[in-house]
Amino acid sequence: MLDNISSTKVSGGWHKQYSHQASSTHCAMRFAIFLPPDTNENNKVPVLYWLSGLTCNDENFMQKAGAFKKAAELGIAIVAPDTSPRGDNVPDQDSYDFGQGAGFYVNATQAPYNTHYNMYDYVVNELPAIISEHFPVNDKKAIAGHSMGGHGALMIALRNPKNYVSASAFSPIVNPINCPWGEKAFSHYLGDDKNTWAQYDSCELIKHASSAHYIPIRVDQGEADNFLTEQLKTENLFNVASQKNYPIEINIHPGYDHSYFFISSFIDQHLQFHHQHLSA
Ligand SMILES: N[C@@H](CCC(=O)N[C@@H](CS)C(=O)NCC(=O)O)C(=O)O
Repeated sequence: MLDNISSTKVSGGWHKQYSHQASSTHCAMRFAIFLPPDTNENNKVPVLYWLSGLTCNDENFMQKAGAFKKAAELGIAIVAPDTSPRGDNVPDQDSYDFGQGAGFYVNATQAPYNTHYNMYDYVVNELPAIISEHFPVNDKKAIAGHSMGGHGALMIALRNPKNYVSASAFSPIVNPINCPWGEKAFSHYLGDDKNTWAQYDSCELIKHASSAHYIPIRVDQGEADNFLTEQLKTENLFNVASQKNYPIEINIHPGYDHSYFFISSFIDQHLQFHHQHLSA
């Protein structure tokens, strides 16, 4: 059952928020959906899933990215889940980069996180099933995200290339097994065995990808992003993609930082990129 929290008309379509009891994360989860104008059973639309970054919930992208006009024009629904399980019973830590608001889109294997922190299953399986049951969408899906959500979008698309026609990311954490944010999150959620970490690392997944399952990927990165050198490591993605001839377009933008100002500057291009594949 879905509880409707809000419905707001925007760009001729609707922005709506919902809450529901999730079986993968064993807690109430909130998500937001944008439905473009004239979406109905006779006019089903494709869906772009958007995964947000550290500290975010379903609202940051919807309020700050400025995506609605273009998505309305192109006829694309956008679904933005929360970034972690939440609630009083959900284990947390007093830090912005771990725990609630920082689920890293993995299935945790370690206590006390393994009951609730199953964002991989939630995003890959549970949420798409809910969206197709309750909304007039077709079976075409693309996935995008920012920072931790950029890691989520690339990693999920690389592991499930048949589910998504295309993937894109702003400022993604491309090699979480080799950066402080990823090392902290993966050691708590997944334990010490680094072999299990690799299945959630985009660079590692590309290293082992078979060209029969390549999908088109676009990445945009601000050169003035404070997290670029220590956390994001776009260069590692460039190197591994070049070695494997993986079809990734990487655009570096002088002057732009890590914020939603950057995302809002290039979101139209990402929507256009996905539209090309969603409507093929
Ligand atoms: N200094 C930031 C670090 C976290 C951060 O930059 N979060 C990014 C994603 S990694 C974000 O989207 N923040 C929320 C926003 O800008 O709306 C904070 O504490 O919020």
